[in-house]
Amino acid sequence: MGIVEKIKEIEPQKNKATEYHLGLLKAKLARYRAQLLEPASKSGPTGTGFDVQKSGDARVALIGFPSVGKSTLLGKVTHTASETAAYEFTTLTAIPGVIEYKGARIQLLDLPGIVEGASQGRGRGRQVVATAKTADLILIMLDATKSEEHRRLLEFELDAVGIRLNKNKPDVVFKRKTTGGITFNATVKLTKTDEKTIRTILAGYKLHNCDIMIREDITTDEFIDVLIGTRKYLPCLYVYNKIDSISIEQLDKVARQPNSVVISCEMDLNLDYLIERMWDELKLVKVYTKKRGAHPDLSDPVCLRKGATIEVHTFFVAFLGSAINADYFRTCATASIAH
Ligand SMILES: Nc1nc2c(ncn2[C@@H]2O[C@H](COP(=O)(O)OP(=O)(O)OP(=O)(O)O)[C@@H](O)[C@H]2O)c(=O)[nH]1
Ligand SMILES: [K+]
Ligand SMILES: [Mg+2]
Repeated sequence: MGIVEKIKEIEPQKNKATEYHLGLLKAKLARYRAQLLEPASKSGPTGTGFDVQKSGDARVALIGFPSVGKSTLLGKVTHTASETAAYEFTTLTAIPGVIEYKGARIQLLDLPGIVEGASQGRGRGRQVVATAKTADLILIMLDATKSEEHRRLLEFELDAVGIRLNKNKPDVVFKRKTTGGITFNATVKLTKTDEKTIRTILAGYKLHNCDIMIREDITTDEFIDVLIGTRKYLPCLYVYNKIDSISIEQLDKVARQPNSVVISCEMDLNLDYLIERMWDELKLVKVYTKKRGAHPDLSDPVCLRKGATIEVHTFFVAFLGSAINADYFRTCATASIAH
């Protein structure tokens, strides 16, 4: 039986299951989905993304249904042109452009439109969602004149490839060991899952020796995420385009949703604000470098993600106010930022 069939067999069982049994089914499902996304050993669609070199200080991926205006946006905010047209699937590959803002170079990736089932390997969808995983920020682009359902469908497709939007990594310490059995600890009361469920899931994954310390009231799904370990926790903005074609009442409604930005590419509405919000979400900070005895070079800042740790070699310990070369600093910083 193929993996897709196995998943189809489990899905209906989920409705009838008890909370405990449900946890086990979910663990099984997560395992099958993970297998589905592994690159196929034979021919067939692979789980890898488009081969576009990362460049600049951060990467932003445009994800959306066909014809929502992704390529139009790229053309408006970067110097790169990507073909736009009124028909669906105009864009067939990844097209990178660069947004220059406050001294940062942000790579914006225009991608083909995706449809429902993208994560299951339909069309180019799988390649698109795999590319989304390589981004530092996701823009879910929506057509403001179309159904609200699209937002949930896109979230579902990204979730299926292990992308968690606007969520923090669960506060769980999980350490594999070779002997010693399972040590289970929770520092908070667990109301959405329990030790028995977790132990059974561990057995399902043949994990008989590990340390677990749970420091947050997590769900069973979040625990599975920790076990699988390859989840990506990414910020996301929901960009509603074509607001030139909706009523003020509709506009008011979409603009009030969390993490939403409303724009019109055609009428150049709110595009500067969108870039400002992208900058905020990316948490970029500028670092100015200076040479001994000279004023800092304000024209050439190094951009870093907030929270990035910089390994400053002992050689550079006194770098504040001492001689430092911007390019060297950039190399050190880039090498030590964990994505
Ligand atoms: N009314 C209106 N139309 C727009 C706006 N932005 C883009 N369009 C139109 O929407 C259509 C699709 O635009 P594209 O940029 O090709 O859309 P896309 O999302 O890249 O589409 P695919 O590459 O096929 O996935 C074109 O006819 C655009 O002119 C807008 O702000 N308002
Ligand atoms: K199009
Ligand atoms: Mg396009």
